[in-house]
Amino acid sequence: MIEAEGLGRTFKVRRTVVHAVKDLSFSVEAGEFVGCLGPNGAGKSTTIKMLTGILAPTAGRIQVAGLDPARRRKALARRIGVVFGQRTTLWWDLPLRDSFELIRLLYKVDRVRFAERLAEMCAILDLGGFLRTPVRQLSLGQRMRGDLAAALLHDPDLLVLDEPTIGLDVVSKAGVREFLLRMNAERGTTVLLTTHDLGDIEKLCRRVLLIDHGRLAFDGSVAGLRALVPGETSIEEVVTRLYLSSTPAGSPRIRPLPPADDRPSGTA
Ligand SMILES: Nc1ncnc2c1ncn2[C@@H]1O[C@H](COP(=O)(O)OP(=O)(O)OP(=O)(O)O)[C@@H](O)[C@H]1O
Repeated sequence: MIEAEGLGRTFKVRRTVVHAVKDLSFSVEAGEFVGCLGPNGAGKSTTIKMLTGILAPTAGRIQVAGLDPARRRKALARRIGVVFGQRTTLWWDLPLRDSFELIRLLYKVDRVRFAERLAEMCAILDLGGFLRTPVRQLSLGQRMRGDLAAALLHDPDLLVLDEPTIGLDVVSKAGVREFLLRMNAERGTTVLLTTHDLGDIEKLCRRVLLIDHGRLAFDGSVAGLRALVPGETSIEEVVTRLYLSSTPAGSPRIRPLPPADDRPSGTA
């Protein structure tokens, strides 16, 4: 479903070049549920933007559903759904239902299929009570449910989520997580998400990609991630220690640490 090889992206900021993503290679098979972790500024959103065709890579190559995202944005849009937790793709002043109808027209979804899909989304995400409410009047949790439905109305093969649970209360978070698990299990939708919420990682992801300074620092299971910091059982503590061990760009990246007992005091 996703093939990234030597992927890189630089930005020119005045006279300096920022390497947001550097020589990143990974692949994701159809049906996987993959979480992408990394400290602030690690390059996660830039990676997502390259996956979805919003940004073109400056090095390497990427294929999503067999397409080059930056060159085949329109064709790719039919195959993927995207949710940015910090932004909405819905029309701010329109009732939620009208946003969905616009999406139907944009994606040219057949009316009957659309009605079935919308009914299914309304039932699972409990949208019925606010379909006629303008998006600007929705709570964050309601808006996120609307965004998730909007991303899935055209029944994409791949769902890409950038911090989908940011700002949600525990109950809303649980609802979103349950929904994502259901889409993955029942429909076989491949899911790739970035998050700073380790609950998302533990409860959802069978596989974790850890990005550090734009590079892949770890690719494996949550158990494998824990094993990078021997002796630590809390995932928060494991990830904190890994982030603290991250060194400035150009030096060795996040790496396995010795057991806590062997570490000199004061060492992260
Ligand atoms: N449009 C841009 N212009 C210049 N620099 C950028 C741009 N977008 C991202 N960057 C830089 O690229 C690096 C990676 O940013 P990115 O947003 O991908 O990180 P992130 O892992 O998503 O971070 P966070 O967890 O804080 O959202 C950062 O140093 C950032 O400042």
